[in-house]
Amino acid sequence: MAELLRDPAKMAKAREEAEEVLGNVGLAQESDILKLPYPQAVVKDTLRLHPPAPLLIPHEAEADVEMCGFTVPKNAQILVNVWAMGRDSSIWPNPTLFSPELRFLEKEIDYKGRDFELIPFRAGRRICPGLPLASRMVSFTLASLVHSFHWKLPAAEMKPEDMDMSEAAPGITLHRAKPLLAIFKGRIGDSSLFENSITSPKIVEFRSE
Ligand code: HEM
Repeated sequence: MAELLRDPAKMAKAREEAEEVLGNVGLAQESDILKLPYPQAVVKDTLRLHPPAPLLIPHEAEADVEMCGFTVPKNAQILVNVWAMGRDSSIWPNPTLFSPELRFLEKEIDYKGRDFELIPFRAGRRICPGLPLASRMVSFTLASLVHSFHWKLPAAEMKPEDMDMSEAAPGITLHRAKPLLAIFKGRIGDSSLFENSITSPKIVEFRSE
């Protein structure tokens, strides 16, 4: 949501796709997500730039291992810096640019453990068992939010270019240093579902604690 609010053209693209596929009445259903490639691409680029577990979970080498000319000694603690991998310009041109359309739309690359440049859930035996659920739910929630509501920044307080995108990782997970503030207003046909937001736009605070 923060990356979309920072780039109104991308927010509009997500909304237009949802409107085209789902129409203007009713709520998005979980099965609709397969018809909505843009939110899926947005989630991929978000997990590249802002992986929730930036160093994954520490593991330990059971034996000495030779890897790419290095020896990883037995009992060494292994941290995989997926945050840095997502910002490596030898893998991702212009890495700090959030660009779901250029990087992921109509591309095969995925985070399911086969493309090692994008492994926010890890890969292999200890890959996150919640991946299928997270993959569907995050894209579905995002698609529902942009389909059901108009979103904007509290104009008096900030402009897209002034948004503070700094991050904090006090523990194993990474989140925004400051909560995201946004104003929403219901936009789809069935106003009874969104009575409060239809009559008066509300500010919502996305907290990651
Ligand atoms: C965007 C959402 C999520 C991300 C990015 C994520 C990422 C991760 C990562 C990086 C690991 C550690 C893998 C390792 O380094 O060993 C992990 C482990 C785990 N995740 Fe997730 N996860 C997400 C959502 C979920 C959900 C929704 C569930 C459960 C419903 C879940 C359940 C677990 C469990 C149980 C483990 C521990 C597996 C083990 O002991 O090997 N995760 N996840």
